[in-house]
Amino acid sequence: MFARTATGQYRLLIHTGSSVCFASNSRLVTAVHSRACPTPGRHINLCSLVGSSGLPDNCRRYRNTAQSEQKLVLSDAQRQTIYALSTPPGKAGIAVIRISGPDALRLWRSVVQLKKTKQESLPEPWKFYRCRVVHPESGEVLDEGLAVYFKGPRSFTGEDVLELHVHSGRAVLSSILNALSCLPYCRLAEPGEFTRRAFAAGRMDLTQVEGLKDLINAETESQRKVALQATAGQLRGWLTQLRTDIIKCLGHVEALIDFSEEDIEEGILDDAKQRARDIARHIGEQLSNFRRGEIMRSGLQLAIFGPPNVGKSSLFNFFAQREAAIVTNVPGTTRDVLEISLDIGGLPVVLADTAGLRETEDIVEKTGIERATDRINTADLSLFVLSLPDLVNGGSSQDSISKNIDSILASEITSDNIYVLLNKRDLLPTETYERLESGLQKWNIRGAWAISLATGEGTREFLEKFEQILKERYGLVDEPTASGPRPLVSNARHSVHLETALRFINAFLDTSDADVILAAEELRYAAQAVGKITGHIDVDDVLDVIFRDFCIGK
Ligand SMILES: Nc1nc2c(ncn2[C@@H]2O[C@H](COP(=O)(O)OP(=O)(O)OP(=O)(O)O)[C@@H](O)[C@H]2O)c(=O)[nH]1
Ligand SMILES: [K+]
Ligand SMILES: [Mg+2]
Repeated sequence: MFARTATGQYRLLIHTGSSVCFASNSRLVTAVHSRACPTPGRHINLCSLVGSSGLPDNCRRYRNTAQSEQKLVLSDAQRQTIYALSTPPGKAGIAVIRISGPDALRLWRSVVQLKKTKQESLPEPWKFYRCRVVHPESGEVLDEGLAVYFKGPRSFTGEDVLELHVHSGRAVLSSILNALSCLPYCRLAEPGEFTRRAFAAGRMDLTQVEGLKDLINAETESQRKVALQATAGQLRGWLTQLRTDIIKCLGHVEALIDFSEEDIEEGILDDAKQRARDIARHIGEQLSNFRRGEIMRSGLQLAIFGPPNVGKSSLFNFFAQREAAIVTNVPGTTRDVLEISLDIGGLPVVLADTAGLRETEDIVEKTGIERATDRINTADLSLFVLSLPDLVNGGSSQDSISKNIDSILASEITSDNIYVLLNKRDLLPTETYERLESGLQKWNIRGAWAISLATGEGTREFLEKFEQILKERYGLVDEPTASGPRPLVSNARHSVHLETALRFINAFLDTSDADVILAAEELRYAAQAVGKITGHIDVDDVLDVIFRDFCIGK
């Protein structure tokens, strides 16, 4: 049967007696194309195409491919004992040199001289020993410190691991690393090689490896939280369960293929479809939280916008705590989009200052306004800055103020993602401000903080409230929030595969009950897509990319 999969590719499903094979052999597919012009979903006789030579070489057996997991095969170099400095080089109290591999204990005997215990006895694992670190050839004492032995497989890499805790100084470290390089059975580790071994030993899956990399690179609280969650295996747990559920569902469908219909209980396909609907719902929930997770991990896009001269660049400088943008009393000062990275309440934020929005014939300003509009449209959140004196606009009666605010706000404040900031409060007479303040309650607008960037009035309250809002919206507070629990998926690589899995599950739900073979195929692809996230499937092509950015010693 010639079938079309959810990704739009054509596949050839070959039904031979009770088992089913699957082929994507291009020669065969081309042959089918040119000879038979098959209709997708219709069975065709392959005997004439395959001939006596049987099925093509790369025509895989169809059953159970989803369950088979890819094992990494390590080369000799990958099995060798490795060592590296695991702390940053430089002057400090302590440096840790990590050693991992089959010859770790042999290395211990060559360079670790215990102070109290007899040299010949092997170290007890997971116990610190006071020791001298000596040169393996000359026996010269290079430093004094502590040594610990982690016995594989209960170690970071799953292999025997040693750690030498020595004094962190340039000469000490280079003498010890040089001494280790004299040993023929070990070599300096590549960047990320310890973690790569942990992955190869099954101590971590890919989501934990990525989490660990994020944890090392985390600069804000939110980045630390999502990274730690991944490192601790929460995502791994969820994905493992998801894949098991898909494979269970597949098992039911395969039972339908293997046994004739009268041997099978009724309703088995309906049951599988019900399970698949639940799976699809779970994936959908995580995907809808993805942007929130991505913000916690990679940063929130926050844009400042508003009419000219209201103090947008002054606000930008207030956040930056330096004169990052030009501020003048000339309307239309800012043209380009300016950006700075901030940490607001633990959340990484990319803040953008934009050109004031107004009708203009000036070509430069016009371009600036186009850029501003693009930025505002793509921002996750924006701060709409207005000038209080402009709102009051000469009139001080409650009516005229209301009318002004209504007309300005009505067109802009349609989205949940806009917060209003009213600036230049210092320019209003106190009684006008008080009248305005009571009126502000009735416009149901988010924010509406009245501040003065010139005098600093109200800025502290604004910052505190805004920080709190960000923390609640993006799950930085520990109790569950209105926006739901902390997102599990925060990495684009993961969301892409989850979307693929969801597409295949939906395709499975859409297949007609008569097409069991095709239905099973969709589920198999869904399981494979999930396996790609954890690294059970198609490991090689992503590994290099993921490990490339690790430092040496990790
Ligand atoms: N009195 C007073 N003046 C302010 C306040 N905030 C900003 N200004 C002044 O308002 C003028 C405009 O400020 P900017 O920060 O350049 O305003 P902007 O919105 O970036 O202006 P454009 O980039 O031209 O759209 C400057 O002269 C500021 O010093 C305030 O709170 N009170
Ligand atoms: K200005
Ligand atoms: Mg400006």
